[in-house]
Amino acid sequence: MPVDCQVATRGRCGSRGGGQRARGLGWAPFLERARREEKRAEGRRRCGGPASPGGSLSSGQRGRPGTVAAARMAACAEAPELVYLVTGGCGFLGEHVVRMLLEQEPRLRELRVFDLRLSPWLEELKTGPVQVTAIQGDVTQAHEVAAAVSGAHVVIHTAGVVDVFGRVSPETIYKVNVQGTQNVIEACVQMGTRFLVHTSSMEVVGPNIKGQPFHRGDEDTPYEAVHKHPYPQSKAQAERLVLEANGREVRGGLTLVTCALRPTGIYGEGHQIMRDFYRQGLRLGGRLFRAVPASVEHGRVYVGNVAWMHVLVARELEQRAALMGGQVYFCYDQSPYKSYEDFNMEFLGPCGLRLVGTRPLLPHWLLVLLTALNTLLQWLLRPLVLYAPLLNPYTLAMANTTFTVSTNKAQRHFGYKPLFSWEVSRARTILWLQGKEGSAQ
Ligand SMILES: NC(=O)C1=CN([C@@H]2O[C@H](COP(=O)(O)OP(=O)(O)OC[C@H]3O[C@@H](n4cnc5c(N)ncnc54)[C@H](O)[C@@H]3O)[C@@H](O)[C@H]2O)C=CC1
Ligand SMILES: C[C@@H](CO)CCC[C@@H](C)[C@H]1CC[C@H]2[C@@H]3[C@H](O)CC4=CC(=O)CC[C@]4(C)[C@H]3CC[C@]12C
Repeated sequence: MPVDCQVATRGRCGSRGGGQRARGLGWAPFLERARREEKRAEGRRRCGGPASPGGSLSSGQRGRPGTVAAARMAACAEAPELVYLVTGGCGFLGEHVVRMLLEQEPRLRELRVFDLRLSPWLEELKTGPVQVTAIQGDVTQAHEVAAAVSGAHVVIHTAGVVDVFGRVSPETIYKVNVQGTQNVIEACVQMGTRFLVHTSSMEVVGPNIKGQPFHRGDEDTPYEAVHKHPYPQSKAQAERLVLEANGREVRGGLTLVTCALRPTGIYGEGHQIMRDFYRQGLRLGGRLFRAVPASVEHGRVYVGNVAWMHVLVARELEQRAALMGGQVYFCYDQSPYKSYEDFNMEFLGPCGLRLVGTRPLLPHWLLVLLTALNTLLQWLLRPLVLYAPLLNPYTLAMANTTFTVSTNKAQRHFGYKPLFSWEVSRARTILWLQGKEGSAQ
């Protein structure tokens, strides 16, 4: 069980993991094949080639997928004109959105990356054809947000505090996630920016405090969404603000078009919690111990596909404003439905770790007791040190409650298909964990 202390640092860039190689089971040829497949896909994804395997229906060519490549070529030939702003652009998801935009949005002239902490990898992006502007700023400061939004055509708002471990105070979570989102909305209105894509979360729906399962649900599945924890509460409030803002008049007299994307648990290159589990497994001699039943399914989605959905939504929002404005979309792909721990083993296994036990090794009541102990310790130690273990009453409840999504709303509304297959998503994540990926993520 992960009951050790999780250090509250980010360390996203340049990690080289534990460097263990894939053991047995013929993983090397598989990874090599996946790497080749990915290289080919990379080539196709570049401007002028059809986005494989999903592809999007580019503006003006909707409903005629056969002409997508030609449309991309045409878009590339035109002078790029659009200014995008990505808040939280240096975060785990934000970095993927930024890189995906540079790869996949041929109409991009300037990309503004706004974050509390700017990452060094931004420098290397500044040498490309698109103007990349790094803006160090705080979403809780309305004037900083307004300055960054001024002149932008589209805002992708991913910035937020992601904390279910008690590292950050509820006040700060509220200030950043709710007040920060309100500032982004007001800045769009004041500055005449019409298109706002907001990163919400599955957590605005559930799991709820009753621990009721959400099994293969979609955006219309009835579910009692009741939260007590500051993170889901703040995300739910922020999402509501964004959806209510749809249709507001912006400066210049046109209307604001907003929508919200709800990723399930995101994984992929840069996923800090996955790396924490990996390091913990290494410390425990290559083993992790099962704590939740294998039958509890948890929705997961690859970060590259979540980023791709953001890019597609942003691209399609203008042409399909009537359909997409004010809508929510779960983020999904072909990642398998599994328990949180079994899913992690898809990556940690090839890195040499083993999950011990086919059933939870400790009885549930003992785990509940441990979470209570962790909560007490966190409180007692707070004046001295930040004790923020992965296991607390909330995370145990999350891990123990089925929450899976099955929907095609994003495909129906804006032609989304996952850009990365499950095999490629898995291979990329494994390579990153093993420290073999060249990227700084
Ligand atoms: N990680 C996950 O599994 C999921 C994340 N999400 C949402 O996706 C978004 C991104 O999450 P991650 O990339 O995982 O988190 P992250 O912590 O890696 O990225 C968030 C970014 O926002 C920035 N930020 C925080 N406070 C800020 C402020 N006051 N002003 C400006 N920037 C600020 C951080 O510096 C960071 O770069 C969040 O809105 C989160 O709620 C939704 C579903 C699942
Ligand atoms: C009981 C432990 C035994 O190994 C496992 C504990 C796992 C937890 C740390 C995770 C289980 C579910 C995760 C959350 C879920 O994926 C949904 C999320 C959505 C978000 O918007 C942010 C991240 C998270 C809250 C995610 C955080 C980690 C878990 C609680």
